[in-house]
Amino acid sequence: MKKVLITGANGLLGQYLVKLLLEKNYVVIATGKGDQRLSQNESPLFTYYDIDVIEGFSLHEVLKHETPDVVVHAAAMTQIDDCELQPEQCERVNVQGTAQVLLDAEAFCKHFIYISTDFVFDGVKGNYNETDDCNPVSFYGFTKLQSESMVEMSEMPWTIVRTCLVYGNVVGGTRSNIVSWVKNSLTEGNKIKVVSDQVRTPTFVEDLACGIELIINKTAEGFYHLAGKDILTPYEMAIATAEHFGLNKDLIEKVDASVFTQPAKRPPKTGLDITKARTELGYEPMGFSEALNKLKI
Ligand SMILES: NC(=O)C1=CN([C@@H]2O[C@H](COP(=O)(O)OP(=O)(O)OC[C@H]3O[C@@H](n4cnc5c(N)ncnc54)[C@H](OP(=O)(O)O)[C@@H]3O)[C@@H](O)[C@H]2O)C=CC1
Ligand SMILES: Cc1cn([C@H]2C[C@H](O)[C@@H](COP(=O)(O)OP(=O)(O)O[C@H]3O[C@@H](C)C(=O)[C@@H](O)[C@H]3O)O2)c(=O)[nH]c1=O
Repeated sequence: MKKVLITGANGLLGQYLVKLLLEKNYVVIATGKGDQRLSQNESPLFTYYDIDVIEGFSLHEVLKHETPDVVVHAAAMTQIDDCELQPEQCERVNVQGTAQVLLDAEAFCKHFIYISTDFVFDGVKGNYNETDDCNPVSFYGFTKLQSESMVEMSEMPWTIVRTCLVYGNVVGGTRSNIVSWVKNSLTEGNKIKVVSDQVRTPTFVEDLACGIELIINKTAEGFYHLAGKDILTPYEMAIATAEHFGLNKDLIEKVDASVFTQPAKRPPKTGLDITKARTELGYEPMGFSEALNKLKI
């Protein structure tokens, strides 16, 4: 089986990708910043290294020692508002970090997979496919696009995966997501304001991990959009989450951008067209309601 090194393995995607790859008998080299927070650490196929991607030397040494077949670069600064407010740190992690990981991957591995975002688009057209023009409206989106450009210029086999509003069970200290945030807020009886003028194709983290495994397995190169199949507003997601968990929908206030502001601008209407992934990879994600059934009650 292929040996896969993952950066950002302590994150939401990282944890589920590690789990899936181990279930499929890949050899997994998980890397993350600080101590590992994964629950699969007993497997003989699993190794963990504490690696900060902006400290190039340790990653270089690990890649040289492990020579994995594939590197999945998922580590990033992902809090969009923090990226806007701390642009230098965001640039260090999201751009310089990617440059470092890519450079080392070019020397020691055969296939580089970069995890990118719908936020490379401006959110005017919506339902974006892999060849649509990019025009980010946030600093985070700008750094992810800069990294995409570096990866595209690489002479090694590469894949750029764009995904959108990832959700799933919060495990091992991963960041909150739309479903966990709505569920926890309503469970605690807190009122929330949720926008109805943004459009997304929310992505169940287990579907995303499956799509990436297909790419690894088939050595599929180029751009792929891996997202959910339903086009929803955050307000619709919140209502569906409340109904699914039997929580009080009256705590959810429908708002728009004139009421709900965040430090970083969000693209209003994204959503990713997954036709290419369906056709070429056999990627078939769950619907939002179906995925809610797989979440912890
Ligand atoms: N979540 C989403 O909705 C979407 C995510 N993406 C992309 O998917 C990828 C995975 O994101 P996701 O798992 O959801 O987000 P998380 O924030 O859960 O995971 C990102 C991980 O990167 C780690 N990290 C941050 N800085 C460094 C660093 N300097 N060195 C090493 N690791 C670092 C974080 O560590 P720590 O946990 O210790 O902070 C975290 O574990 C990212 O590239 C993101 O841009 C794309 C579209 C949507
Ligand atoms: C906190 C909050 C969010 N929302 C909405 C806005 C947004 O569409 C959705 C999720 O909000 P967040 O601020 O958590 O997520 P946000 O930072 O917008 O999510 C992004 O994360 C990065 C990593 C990506 O790459 C993108 O694909 C995207 O999913 O919920 C509200 O309506 N009210 C609120 O109080």
